[in-house]
Amino acid sequence: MSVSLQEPFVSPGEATALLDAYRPGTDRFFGSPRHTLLASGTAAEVPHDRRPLPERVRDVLAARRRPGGPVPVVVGSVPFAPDAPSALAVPESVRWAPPLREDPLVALPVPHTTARDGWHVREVPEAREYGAAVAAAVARMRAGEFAKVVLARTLELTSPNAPDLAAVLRRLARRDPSGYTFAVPSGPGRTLVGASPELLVARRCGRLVANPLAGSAPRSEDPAEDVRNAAALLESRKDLHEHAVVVAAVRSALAPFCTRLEAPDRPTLVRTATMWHLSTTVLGEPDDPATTALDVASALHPTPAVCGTPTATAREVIAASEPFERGPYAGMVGWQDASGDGEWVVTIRCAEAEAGAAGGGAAEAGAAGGGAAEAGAAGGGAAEAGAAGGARLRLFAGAGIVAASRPDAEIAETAAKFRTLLDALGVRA
Ligand SMILES: C=C(O[C@@H]1C=C(C(=O)O)C=C[C@H]1O)C(=O)O
Repeated sequence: MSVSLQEPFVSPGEATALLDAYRPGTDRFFGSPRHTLLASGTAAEVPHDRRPLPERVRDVLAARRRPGGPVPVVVGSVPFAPDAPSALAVPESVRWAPPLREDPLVALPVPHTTARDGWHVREVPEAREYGAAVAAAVARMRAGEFAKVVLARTLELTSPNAPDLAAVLRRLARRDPSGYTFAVPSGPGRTLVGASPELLVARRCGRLVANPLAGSAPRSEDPAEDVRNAAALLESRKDLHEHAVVVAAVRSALAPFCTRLEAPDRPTLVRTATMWHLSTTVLGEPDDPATTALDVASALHPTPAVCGTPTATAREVIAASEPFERGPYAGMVGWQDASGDGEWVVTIRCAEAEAGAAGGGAAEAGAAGGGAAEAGAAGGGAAEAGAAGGARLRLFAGAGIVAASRPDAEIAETAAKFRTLLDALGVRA
């Protein structure tokens, strides 16, 4: 009898080498269940003007195409607000590797190097105020005004010592190697870092894949309780309703692009290190091969997983209820190449870091793009950005609110969602 052994992993360490090589300020990192991507420098930026974003991206990519050269790629983030500028660029150089989840070295731990207790943490809004906003939204939904809204809150972390964002990224990726991990400049002096479980849309091999999540429960260190939480989530009428609203919206946004659309009737579960989620994979066959990942992502965004239903009412409720700007949170982050293939994920479980006054200049050079290539060539000068002047980090977490929601449960859910970043930072609070 012959025994067939599985092919061994061809290059252990290839994906983690890219993770370890990431330098904040100059680089863009994006890890997914399919690929690991590390991009350096900025060859061209996607301009901010009145044309639709997919058109601007298409033009920038077409202009960078060189006969015989590599297929150009755009990498970066798009904010929640429709009129805010995106932070998308064609990098100077791009390195690809197989996914982190297939790299055996991803299991290596990352020691905590940043000061654990050096953070000052401020809730914006305070949990009590967030609960009041949830209660107010619930009252309006019970009166039939709208169906769903996602309300978020933030933690503002300040420290005289800049966080080691490269180490934060490594911890995020190593804790959830099957998810989507990213670190990209999100504006002058700012870096967006996070680990999202939610694929907005990907185009690969001529097919579209979306993976909306909605309906959540916290993980527990007690295995019996963890299983109970997951089982209860699968049966929760409130969460199944919340999930169905998102899947219906994703299906109807995808439908105009597709000849065929497939989605199972009932959600399954996905888990991260901190959360359980209800999940549905939607597959589509685009009728026009010229449809790019970003064409579809732009039509989908914002789904009711981060905004609500109807979208316009939910946007108004969010603007009136949240005492902060969402910035890149609840937008999308990812990449797309000149063929139209790409992966765009929902920007959640993330933080935006801002370098302190003394370190701001270096980070700005990195994020603004113009000087980024130079900083990269000089050996990643911007990697130290913020080290001199301390830093501010804004952590974001939101929860879908429906008529059956309870304020205390939504406070607990957002607190559990903050843990993704707090654990990566080594903050116990
Ligand atoms: C809005 C967030 O997460 C979204 C909301 C979810 C929910 O309400 O159950 C689940 C996953 C995400 O689609 C967030 O993490 O900030």
